[in-house]
Amino acid sequence: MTTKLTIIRPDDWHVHLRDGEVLKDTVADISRYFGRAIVMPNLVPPVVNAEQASEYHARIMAQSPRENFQPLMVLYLTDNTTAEDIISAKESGLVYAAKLYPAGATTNSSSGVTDVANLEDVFAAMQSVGMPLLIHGEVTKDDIDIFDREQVFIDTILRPLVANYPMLKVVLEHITTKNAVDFVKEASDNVAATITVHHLLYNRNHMLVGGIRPHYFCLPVLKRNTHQAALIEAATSGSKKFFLGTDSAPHAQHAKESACGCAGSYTAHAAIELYAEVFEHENALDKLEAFASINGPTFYQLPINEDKITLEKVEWPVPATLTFGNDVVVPIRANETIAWQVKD
Ligand SMILES: NC(=O)N[C@@H](CC(=O)O)C(=O)O
Ligand SMILES: [Zn+2]
Ligand SMILES: [Zn+2]
Repeated sequence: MTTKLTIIRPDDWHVHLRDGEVLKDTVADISRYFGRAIVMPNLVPPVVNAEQASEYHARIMAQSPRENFQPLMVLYLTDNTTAEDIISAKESGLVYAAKLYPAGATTNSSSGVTDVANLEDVFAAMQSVGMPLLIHGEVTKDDIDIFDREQVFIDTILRPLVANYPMLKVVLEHITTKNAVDFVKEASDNVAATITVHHLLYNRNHMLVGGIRPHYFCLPVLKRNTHQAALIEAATSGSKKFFLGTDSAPHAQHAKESACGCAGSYTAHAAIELYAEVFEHENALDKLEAFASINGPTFYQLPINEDKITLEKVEWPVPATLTFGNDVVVPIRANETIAWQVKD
């Protein structure tokens, strides 16, 4: 039995650090062992240009306990984003991608894009400067069932988009269905996907059987176990098209445990340790390094980290809550244990 695992330092290709007084807590967790993190721009108001990205970058670095932690900034696309916004973001050297939130699809997406047809110049500019397009892939129409929204997005929006911009690098974020796995596998090498650890560990029964568990509620929502199995197969397959993106998305305990609870699960306190559990369960610990540390930078055409981290099979307890600014957040595995731990 493997009890110790050394891998190249991993990166998180999708995380929400939020802003203000909670930054010290989210940045401490994400920088504990991750080298870099793609930082989602869905603040209120969102990060829509290079100047705002640079200011947000400075606020994050001011809280980073590790000087060599590198936040990779992302622009939030709106109906008003221009090709010039993309070009100056690229020139800033701090912005590594732009994010498409269909308006209304998820937390803080009200300024998102109402119709991708409005962004033809923007996608063309991204394609020509080599800036990846990151996508929250769900349609928002009232008559589309929430469990079908990813699949309908792929068929109606994503397939034509990828066909129209064949050289555009596209990351379908936090995929949740076998349909998404199959789409990404069959697409060109310019199309990849991130997979969260909660979508690998859980399916909708975990959220709904025996009582509703709001800390498992995130978007896209957990699907049935056959989809979970397809995600596990993809993540542990060694395919370079799939890589680690936690989508760690904290909301204060009171905002989750509510009659109308927010979407988002917090995993930044223990992400690589939780992924290690999944890979060990699949007998695929030898594939964890590619998923966590190699496939992401390769897709983004960035260097692979030079140093390493070591995980040990040491069980540790997760507290009931963690400090979240002046509030608390309930992390995934609260009051339970985790089997692996990163050694300092
Ligand atoms: N995943 C979520 O359920 N929530 C994210 C937004 C997102 O990534 O869609 C958040 O910002 O809270
Ligand atoms: Zn999302
Ligand atoms: Zn997210």
